Amino acid sequence: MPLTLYNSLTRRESPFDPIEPKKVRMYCCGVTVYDYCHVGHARAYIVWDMVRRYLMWRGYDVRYVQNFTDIDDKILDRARETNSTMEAVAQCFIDEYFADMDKLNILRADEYPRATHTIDGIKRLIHELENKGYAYASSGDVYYNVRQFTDYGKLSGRKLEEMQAGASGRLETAEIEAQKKQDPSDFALWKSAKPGEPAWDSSWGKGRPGWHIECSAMVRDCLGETIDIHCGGSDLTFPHHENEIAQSEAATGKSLANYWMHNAFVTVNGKKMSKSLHNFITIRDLLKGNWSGDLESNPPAEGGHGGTAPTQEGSQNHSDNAKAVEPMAVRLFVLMAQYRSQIDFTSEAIASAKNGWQTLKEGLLFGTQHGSKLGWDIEKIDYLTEQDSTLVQQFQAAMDDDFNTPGALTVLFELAKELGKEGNVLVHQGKTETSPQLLQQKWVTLVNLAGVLGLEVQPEAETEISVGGLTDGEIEGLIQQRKDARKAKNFAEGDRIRNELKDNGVTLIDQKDGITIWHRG
Ligand SMILES: Nc1ncnc2c1ncn2[C@@H]1O[C@H](COP(=O)(O)OP(=O)(O)OP(=O)(O)O)[C@@H](O)[C@H]1O
Ligand SMILES: [Zn+2]
Repeated sequence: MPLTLYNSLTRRESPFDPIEPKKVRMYCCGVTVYDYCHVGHARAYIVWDMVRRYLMWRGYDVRYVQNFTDIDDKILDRARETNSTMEAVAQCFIDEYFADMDKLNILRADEYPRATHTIDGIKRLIHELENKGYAYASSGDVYYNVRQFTDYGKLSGRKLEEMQAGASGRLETAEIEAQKKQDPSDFALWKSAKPGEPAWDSSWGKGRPGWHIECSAMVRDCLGETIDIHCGGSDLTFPHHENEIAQSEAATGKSLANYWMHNAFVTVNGKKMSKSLHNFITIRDLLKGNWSGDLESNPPAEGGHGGTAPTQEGSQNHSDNAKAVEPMAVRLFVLMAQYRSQIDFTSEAIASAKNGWQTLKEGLLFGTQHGSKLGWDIEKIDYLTEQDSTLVQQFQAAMDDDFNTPGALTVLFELAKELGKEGNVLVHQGKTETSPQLLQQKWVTLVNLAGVLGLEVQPEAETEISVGGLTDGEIEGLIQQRKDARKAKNFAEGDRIRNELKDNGVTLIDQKDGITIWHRG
């Protein structure tokens, strides 16, 4: 069965057919670096990392490029507020981006072009557009003439007549700019220098590039004129991606990308999690437990909004270990939904992801915890061949269906639960119900398929926290206390302990022989 994916351009699912066999050229719009990343950003980059990893697992040689927008009014504002420079603010938040995304096990891109490093390519492209009649200079600015590009609106489905004045970009609301445009829908390719702002020489005078042109230039410089997949959040469809298409396709006469893919939002009470709405939580605050489930009525402290100085280390609030979330639980929170479905950020959704990760983690650790007792030689396992092919096919069928990660996770949970149960039986009864050989095959399958989704057990030191569930020893201790309480006919205490374990995602099974076995989930 071929891999099929939803193409925003055609508005339907179609088989994936790359330009060059077994090669994929993929471009993802990156962050504007003026603040810490929030959970919405985490979703976007976890989703594209999952797509990239899956394509690699399917045998494609993927070249993945993601930019940093390092010149923008928001960065300049932040530099002014903090008495810093645009370069320093951008570099600071590029470093912080990597710190957060590395924790979430997001593979580094093959290339990270930056707007300020692409000025020559940007100017070249604008000149081409000018020569071809798609761009015009106006008092030091250069604008794209959208009426010249007959396909304008093909991605977003918007008709030019319906577009509002000023809808051409996030920065062009100033009336003075509107007066320089021939049509309200035209958008800036180049903006004349403002006093005190960074500027580059050009034939139109000193100035800086608009936002949309940077991606067109970077795609071309790094990947070529037509690429396989162009992706980003759904808010980028219009105007950003529509404008990228207009710029690139007018210049080259070729399609910019064959497949356009967009991730849905993380929302809070149905609204996009975003800095401007102050309903966000930074990735680092989530990991540290410095967050409230009710962001609408109880927004994070000022520090949680990304800090007032570029050097500030996230929120100043105290961390709450019980609320701390392991990075892999954040990944699971994202992957438990298909990438085109909205995810509402709630304490319940996070709790469910934490529980889910405990179950998966226990399954993933089965081999190292119990393998030698079962006579496995972990060093000699052939991870490629010793898999359960039926389950691998089930996983692949789900993923081939437009990256249906919830479907793929069902396979992982089935395996992890079984391994978790068998691990308990082994601890309590000294042997397992399933043969060690079959268990090895199941474990290898789980480790491999979880790895395709980037779900890996990380060393404790890298996870910020030592909680996220009770350890096996703590669980055994509580079970013993419950046993003692019940022996002393203190059944209320026995029930309390059972409930405490349940709240921590641990289920007890009292067997007829008086032995209590347990499993997570
Ligand atoms: N709440 C969200 N859910 C999913 N993706 C998001 C969310 N917020 C931002 N993104 C995506 O993250 C990527 C980088 O976003 P960008 O740096 O432009 O931030 P932004 O959308 O302006 O965020 P904010 O509105 O919080 O400032 C884009 O692809 C964007 O669509
Ligand atoms: Zn872009």
